[in-house]
Amino acid sequence: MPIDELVPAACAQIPDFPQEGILFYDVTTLFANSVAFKRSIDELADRFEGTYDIVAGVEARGFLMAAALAYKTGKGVMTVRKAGKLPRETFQAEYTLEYGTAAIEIHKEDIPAGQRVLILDDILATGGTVEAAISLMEQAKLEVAGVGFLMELDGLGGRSKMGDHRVESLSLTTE
Ligand SMILES: O=P(O)(O)OC[C@H]1O[C@H](OP(=O)(O)OP(=O)(O)O)[C@H](O)[C@@H]1O
Ligand SMILES: Nc1ncnc2[nH]cnc12
Repeated sequence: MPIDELVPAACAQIPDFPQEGILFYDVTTLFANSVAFKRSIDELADRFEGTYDIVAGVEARGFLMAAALAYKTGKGVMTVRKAGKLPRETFQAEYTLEYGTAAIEIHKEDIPAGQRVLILDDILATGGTVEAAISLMEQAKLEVAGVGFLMELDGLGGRSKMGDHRVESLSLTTE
């Protein structure tokens, strides 16, 4: 099965979660599926081969993807965390989601300026989360090598918030 069909087929779809009107794509079923998980990580590794020095995962689901890809390609992982979790000085960016508002953070000065960062998250919806993650990388003077997703929800305008950055989504799904 092609990857753009495998990814949505491997995700459970839950109507009206976490609130009415949202069709929630649950990637935990994809992560638990050894074939779909491996094919997804291998595909992202192929698409971004040779373009980055470190992989950033956005809490929480992006962590699993970033760890797997970084391990496969011999890179380190940067954790982009929800606000209030990191113990040292941070850069912070706020954003709005399909279902609420939030803020994310990275530690200051952990990664040398100029490193090329590949940002991974499971879903591109409104784009607010990864737009904020990109702003964190800019605050830290890191270069965004690209952004990678398992799924892009079409019609929510997320891609327009990615600026000129390279965006790779393994599948495109209509909400
Ligand atoms: O493109 P956006 O509209 O910003 O939405 C996408 C984000 O929403 C989900 O995370 P969520 O904030 O639900 O957190 P979780 O991964 O910790 O469950 C998803 O994992 C993405 O990070
Ligand atoms: N519809 C959706 N399903 C899963 N995660 C999401 N994050 C934002 N929108 C989402």
